[in-house]
Amino acid sequence: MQLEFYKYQGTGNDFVMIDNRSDFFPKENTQLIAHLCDRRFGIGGDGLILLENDTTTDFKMVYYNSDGNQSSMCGNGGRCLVAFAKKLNVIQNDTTFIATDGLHHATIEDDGLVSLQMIDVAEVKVSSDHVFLNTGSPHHVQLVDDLENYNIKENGAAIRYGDLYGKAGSNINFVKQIDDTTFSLRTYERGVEDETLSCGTGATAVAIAMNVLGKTDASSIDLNVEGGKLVVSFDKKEGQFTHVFLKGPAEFVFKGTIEI
Ligand SMILES: N[C@@H](CCC[C@H](N)C(=O)O)C(=O)O
Repeated sequence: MQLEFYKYQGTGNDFVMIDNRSDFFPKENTQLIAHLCDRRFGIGGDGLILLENDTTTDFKMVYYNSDGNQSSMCGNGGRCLVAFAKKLNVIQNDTTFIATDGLHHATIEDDGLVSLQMIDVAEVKVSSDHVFLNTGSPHHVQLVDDLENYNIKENGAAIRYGDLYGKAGSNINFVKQIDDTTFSLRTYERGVEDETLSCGTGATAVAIAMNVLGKTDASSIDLNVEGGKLVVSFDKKEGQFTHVFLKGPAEFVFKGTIEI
């Protein structure tokens, strides 16, 4: 069978996109999804996303990591899916869709950047050397001295598979402060089991964690990721983060067919 796919990337976090409105895709075929995400034997991607029909919102997002397993929310993937939905004429520049963590509102701005509302965050666990929070996906956030030369894969895997997070694991973000409103981060992603060039829920977690640690009092924070720049903004009241938005590029790369 010939499978039609679209490839998108958001600050270098890349995804295979499939229009599954006719519900044809074999969603339980973990091996096939991992194969499609394989950079040597397949199309290549950090994840695969299905765009599906939903009865009450514009569409449904179903996200898989590159290991072939369905997982929690993907911020960059959500932004790319919004751009994909526009390409398919499912939406124009404004949308509400459903994902595993609930409803998401998003807009495509005049410059093409996609702004995606993320879940509200109330619980942030602060430990001596890291912060843990869930921004749709679980994130460990840790400041490090030499981010540029830090071994993300080795140190990320040690924490992800260590005692802290048990079987479910976590995504692991290493962070450096640049100025009052800017941070650089590099992320080890669960389910990819490697560093990716960007992680949207990770950037969101870093922005909130840096506010909680008192490293910034800005409500709009610039995040440098390996694949570009993201902006996270929020309102904060009594320790609760609401109206959390993740903004950045979401770009179509190519379209093709693959024999499956
Ligand atoms: N790249 C994503 C995060 C995807 C989910 C993550 N790998 C997990 O399984 O927790 C993003 O942009 O948020």
